[in-house]
Amino acid sequence: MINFSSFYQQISDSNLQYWLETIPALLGDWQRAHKHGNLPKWEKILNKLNYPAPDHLDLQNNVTIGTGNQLSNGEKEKLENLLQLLHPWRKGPFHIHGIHIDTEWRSDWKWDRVSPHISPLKNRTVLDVGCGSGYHMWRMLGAGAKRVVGIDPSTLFLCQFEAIKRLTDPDLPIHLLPLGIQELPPLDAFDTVFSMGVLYHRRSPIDHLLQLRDQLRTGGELVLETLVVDGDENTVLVPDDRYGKMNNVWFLPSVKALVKWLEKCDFIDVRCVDEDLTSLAEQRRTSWMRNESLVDYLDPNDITKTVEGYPAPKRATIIAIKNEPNHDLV
Ligand SMILES: Nc1ncnc2c1ncn2[C@@H]1O[C@H](C[S@+](CC[C@H]([NH3+])C(=O)[O-])CC(=O)[O-])[C@@H](O)[C@H]1O
Repeated sequence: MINFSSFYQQISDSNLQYWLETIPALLGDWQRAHKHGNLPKWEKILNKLNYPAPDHLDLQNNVTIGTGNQLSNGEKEKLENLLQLLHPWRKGPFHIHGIHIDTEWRSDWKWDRVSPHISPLKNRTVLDVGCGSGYHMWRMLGAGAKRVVGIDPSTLFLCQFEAIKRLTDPDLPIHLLPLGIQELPPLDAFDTVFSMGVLYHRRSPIDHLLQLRDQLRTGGELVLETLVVDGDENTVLVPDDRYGKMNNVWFLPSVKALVKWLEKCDFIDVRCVDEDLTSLAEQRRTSWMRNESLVDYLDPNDITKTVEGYPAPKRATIIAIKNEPNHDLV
């Protein structure tokens, strides 16, 4: 069973230690709820990932684990087959012992757009909300973060993350907790909090911003990346039903509206550092993600629109600073 004891041990003398009062009970509930279903099957795969410590690790330029020289061709084939059993792989790419996990998303492109604008992560304690399988968490560690915690409710993403961690070094200060942001007690402790690709999945976007703020220390930095639409500070798209075939999209604000929301939540130095239309090269079907992808979500006669007729996905990255200690905004 995936257990979180090394996380508890590692944070016990850090400023995250207050979580020990609440998180173990939440994760205990999670473990009980997932005793059946897919988790036991995926854990069997994880238990087969017994490989030597890698002879090479690059987390700075990409995520590369091992040169590929440590395993025979047969061993590589076996490892590739095991990793394929954790299909679909959405966020990456990962290079593991010479195996290229060509994921649906070129998440490295997002990192290249975001990372030049943020405060250096060296020695910072970082939270990645909605971290998926953890691709950006590895890059955050590669950028020198002291500790990286990711949260994401998806059990498959947790198992993919655990697979990569077992093939790297299980003692590294990087942890994924299968929780939603709304479950986290306020901590007032992280130096940087990332929320990338999550805001539009939340039914209450202002509460999401406040929950992110609650995790930051005063003066800490929020890195918010989300889908936006063109328009003024009062423009927000609320799709009638689906957006790009997704049934869990609620609010797509303009950049100006988002800046206003952040300022209303008492963030300061709010600035948009990047806007980008998602290209068909960034999100696509591959042999590691064989389901529908962006091309199937867009109007085949006009790729500037989704199949529902809404503007095609455009993403913005906004950076903001927490101004004051936690307090309730009334
Ligand atoms: N309440 C919640 N709390 C935390 N996570 C959640 C919640 N609801 C959904 N998620 C998770 O948020 C992630 C959104 S993907 C972004 C991945 C990465 N950040 C990326 O930027 O590539 C969207 C995208 O592809 O853009 C999924 O992994 C959900 O399980």
